[in-house]
Amino acid sequence: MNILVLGAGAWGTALSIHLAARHQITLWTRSQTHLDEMSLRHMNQRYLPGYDLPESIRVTTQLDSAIKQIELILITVPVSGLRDVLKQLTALNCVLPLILACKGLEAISAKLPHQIVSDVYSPTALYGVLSGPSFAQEIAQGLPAALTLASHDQHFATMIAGKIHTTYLRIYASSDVIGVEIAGALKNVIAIAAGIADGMAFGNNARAALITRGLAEITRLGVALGGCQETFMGLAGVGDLILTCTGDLSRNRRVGILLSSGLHLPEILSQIGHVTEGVYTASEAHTFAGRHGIDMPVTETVYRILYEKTPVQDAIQAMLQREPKSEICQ
Ligand SMILES: NC(=O)C1=CN([C@@H]2O[C@H](COP(=O)(O)OP(=O)(O)OC[C@H]3O[C@@H](n4cnc5c(N)ncnc54)[C@H](O)[C@@H]3O)[C@@H](O)[C@H]2O)C=CC1
Ligand SMILES: O=C(CO)COP(=O)(O)O
Repeated sequence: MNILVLGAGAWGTALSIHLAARHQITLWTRSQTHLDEMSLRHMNQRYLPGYDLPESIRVTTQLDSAIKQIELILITVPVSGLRDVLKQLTALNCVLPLILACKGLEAISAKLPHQIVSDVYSPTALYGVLSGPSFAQEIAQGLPAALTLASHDQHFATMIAGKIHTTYLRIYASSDVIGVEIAGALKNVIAIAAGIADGMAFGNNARAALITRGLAEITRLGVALGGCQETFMGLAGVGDLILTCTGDLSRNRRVGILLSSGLHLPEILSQIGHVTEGVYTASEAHTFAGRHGIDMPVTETVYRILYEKTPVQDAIQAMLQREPKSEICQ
């Protein structure tokens, strides 16, 4: 297939490297300087240093000429850039099928990626969402991984899954777009909490508790929004949650570690230098949970630390001092 990857960050670059073995890949960046650097070094030094770009990958800044001959568009910009990129495609009368690979809720609107597609892209276009446990660096190295590809159109999900499936990147088709998107967005918030706990040296028990109770609150939110309970026990759910809460490559977990060391958010974000979707998703999930009466204590604690400047110790004390709860199905 001719695939256009929109967004030359860590994830777009890693997926381009993986897909280039089977497909013709065009990688789009919005920045001419970034394009020049990548062309010179055959590497994305800024976002994914250390991994050569295969010669067959064409890198461009020209969206209008890039969409010619393309059969599928893979979107790997952060959620904050998704609406803008889709509007640019719409302005070019593009109705090509999309795969959304970003994980988060849009700031202010609290919309999921597929809802942004519904707002500004062709209503007849097919789309799917790709999510699951996948650090860009490991995908670029060709290490084994397994992801979920969800679409409301089951034939499309299965067809695309088949096209991008390889022995080393197994793709499982799903029909639960909402569940997969909610799981992918909210695990980033719980990873910030896990990073805080690890930074405070709270130990393995605390991390396991956060992952488990984090999964419970993600599931509550996801099911309330129409996601399937089973999705949260799958790759896009508990799979990605475990990875992001325990893996040292996670940028969201790193936000938590740095918060626990006393650094302020602006300093942390500039130190990390990549998008950390959990920071924005925490705010939107807090508003949504409050409005709909969904109990999300871990998300709420992260929100207080990030947005109400509650000292980390105080926010954690407040979470731990909550009334005892029951673990049975709520
Ligand atoms: N890095 C990873 O391991 C994975 C990331 N993701 C998700 O993929 C999305 C992108 O993440 P990364 O590539 O890691 O981020 P990154 O911070 O490494 O790169 C983001 C890229 O998007 C570009 N960009 C930002 N806003 C844009 C806009 N409005 N228009 C055009 N380009 C824009 C930036 O210039 C940069 O090239 C996020 O939603 C993330 O959660 C998903 C799975 C794995
Ligand atoms: O989504 C990811 C892994 O599946 C990447 O997580 P971070 O954005 O926290 O690095």
